[in-house]
Amino acid sequence: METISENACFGGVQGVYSHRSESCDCDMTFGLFLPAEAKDGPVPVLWYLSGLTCTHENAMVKAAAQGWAAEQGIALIFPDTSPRGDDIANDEAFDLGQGAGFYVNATQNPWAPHFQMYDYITKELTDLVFDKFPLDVTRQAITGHSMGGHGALTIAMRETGRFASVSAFSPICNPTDSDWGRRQFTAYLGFEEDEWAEHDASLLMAKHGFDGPILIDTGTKDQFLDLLKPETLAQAAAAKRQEIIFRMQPGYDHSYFFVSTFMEDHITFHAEALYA
Ligand SMILES: N[C@@H](CCC(=O)N[C@@H](CS)C(=O)NCC(=O)O)C(=O)O
Repeated sequence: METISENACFGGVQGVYSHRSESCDCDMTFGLFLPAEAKDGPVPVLWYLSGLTCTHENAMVKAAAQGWAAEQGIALIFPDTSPRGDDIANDEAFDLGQGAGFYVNATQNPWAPHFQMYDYITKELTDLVFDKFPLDVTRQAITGHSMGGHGALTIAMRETGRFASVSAFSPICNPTDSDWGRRQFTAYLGFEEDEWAEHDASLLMAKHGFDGPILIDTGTKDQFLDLLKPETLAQAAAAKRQEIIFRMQPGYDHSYFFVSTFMEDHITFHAEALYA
């Protein structure tokens, strides 16, 4: 692992690190915020999964998360959204290929050799950060934005018992029935739609639900509402009688101005679960 940068931030440290990833077969970069409390021992962790076109950097500089995380003594992990490199498959569209890994393990060529983002996040990066930094493996929560909200919800529901809480900002809620999903799942996973269900938050909600609290915020002026389908997840959660706070925020769009506005609520929500 190589340290790219470390900057003092809200009494803690905002670092950027790169490492060779076996699952993605390329170098990967991630951001990690450690609060001051990490000097004295392991701290709880909030994973933040980013959306389409993002690197590790977007949320790190635009989500206004570090100050609230410092107040709660929580670390933040900002992974990248895909493998990257000139010799790695890509697509001209912004919503497929590099910057758009959709948090799945691709089985189809040309994506399969590198696009293994589910394993990268849930196994490889997990092992690395808990090995190298003072993080408490027993206290983890997860959040994300848009494609990253889809990643947070699906990973939380599949990795049973790992996360105390999950939240999402404008998540893609029903990708198997959306143009933000069907095209990408066909490319990464193939035409067998049964394989897609394990990566659809609404279908996972109907099947498993989540054993813990969920918080979801989406803006009423989100320009991608028809692709996100929050109503499908809301219906599935109601049918499951899932513990959930589901909010449509009047006037807000899809941008980081929206994400940063509600970041305090999300970090406070996760802190309650992590310190329960
Ligand atoms: N505006 C983008 C659409 C993609 C988009 O809005 N991406 C969101 C996540 S789905 C994002 O976080 N963009 C990066 C940023 O705002 O910093 C485009 O058309 O290329």
